[in-house]
Amino acid sequence: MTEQQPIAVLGGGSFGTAIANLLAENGQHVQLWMRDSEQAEAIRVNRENPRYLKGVKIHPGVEPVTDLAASLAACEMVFVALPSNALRNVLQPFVEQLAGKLLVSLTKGIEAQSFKLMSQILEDIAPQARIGVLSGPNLAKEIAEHALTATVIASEDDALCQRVQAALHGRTFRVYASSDRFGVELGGALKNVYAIIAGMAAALGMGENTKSMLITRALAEMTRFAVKLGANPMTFLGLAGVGDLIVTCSSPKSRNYQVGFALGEGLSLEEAVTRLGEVAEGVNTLKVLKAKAEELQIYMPLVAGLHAILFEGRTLTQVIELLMRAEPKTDVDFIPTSGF
Ligand SMILES: NC(=O)C1=CN([C@@H]2O[C@H](COP(=O)(O)OP(=O)(O)OC[C@H]3O[C@@H](n4cnc5c(N)ncnc54)[C@H](OP(=O)(O)O)[C@@H]3O)[C@@H](O)[C@H]2O)C=CC1
Ligand SMILES: O=C(CO)COP(=O)(O)O
Repeated sequence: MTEQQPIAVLGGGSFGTAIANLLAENGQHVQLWMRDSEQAEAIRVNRENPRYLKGVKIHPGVEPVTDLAASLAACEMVFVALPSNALRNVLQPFVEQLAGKLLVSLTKGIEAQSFKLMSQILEDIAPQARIGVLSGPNLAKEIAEHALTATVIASEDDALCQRVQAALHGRTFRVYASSDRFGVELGGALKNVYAIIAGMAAALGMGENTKSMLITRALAEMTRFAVKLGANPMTFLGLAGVGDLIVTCSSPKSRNYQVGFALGEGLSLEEAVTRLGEVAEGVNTLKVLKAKAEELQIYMPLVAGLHAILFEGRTLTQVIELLMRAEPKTDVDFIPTSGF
């Protein structure tokens, strides 16, 4: 079923553009909002977004736009693919227009001062809106190239999940539903930190055993954290948990992995982020996660180790030594045996 009204996608970066294309391929008219009018005009004329998705043709059903108020007035369903540090400021002025809309966050980050996830910010700004989160192992470039892909739409609002499934589900893109919005969203935000570590390990030529240990212990850490905050640990066994962790920790296409790889090659954090020139949410997430883990006294040695390297002047060798010498632990100690 195609939506009668256009659908808005906010953010003309790699993920917004990839999702806009999918929606248009499914017969939807999409308004892809971006702040840069030159970029919008170039996409309109050339049907390509070379800065963020080089070589990918933009579907004729995608209309690049720059008037956010007009788009919000025209569209009931709105996908938000803005960086986490921009989302609140971009949407705050449109409180009234957002009432009653279906707002779906695609953004995988945590707000610095408040520790709020993006859908919680959407709730703050637009308490009258219907809110969901889309997350999963979803590298934008692969989606745009029609690699077979699955994702999760998570919301307490079943009807919203069904609307999003109807709009996005397609020949190369499967959309699963979940009612655990918090767990799905937390999984997407947390895994970015571990992708930085995985990229570093790859640059240092570490072996497959190391890679597997890192991913598995990362899953333990993020699940332990999420359970403490009240999420359902089972969500972390799904696409938005371990699924996204695997892809982001394994793929040189992940920007967080690329930042880690550059650090492993000896670049400073600033050099690594500048070389990337795109969003790597894991850097900011690391800072807020380390503080929160300390506040709640949650054991997160990988987060503490990466933080020590990036912000406390420790060397990688020192941190690896500390991690490997730490007191032995029980393997699966992060899923409570009752209560879920
Ligand atoms: N890329 C991916 O594979 C995936 C990304 N995500 C998530 O999606 C979110 C967006 O990432 P992605 O599309 O990849 O990012 P990109 O780096 O590819 O693009 C960022 C986009 O956001 C725009 N932007 C930045 N700041 C502002 C602002 N203050 N106001 C308006 N627009 C702004 C940029 O515009 P400009 O060019 O004008 O600076 C650009 O269009 C992130 O949270 C990411 O984790 C989720 C799944 C997959
Ligand atoms: O979230 C992603 C894949 O699911 C994209 O990861 P990066 O932001 O590291 O590219």
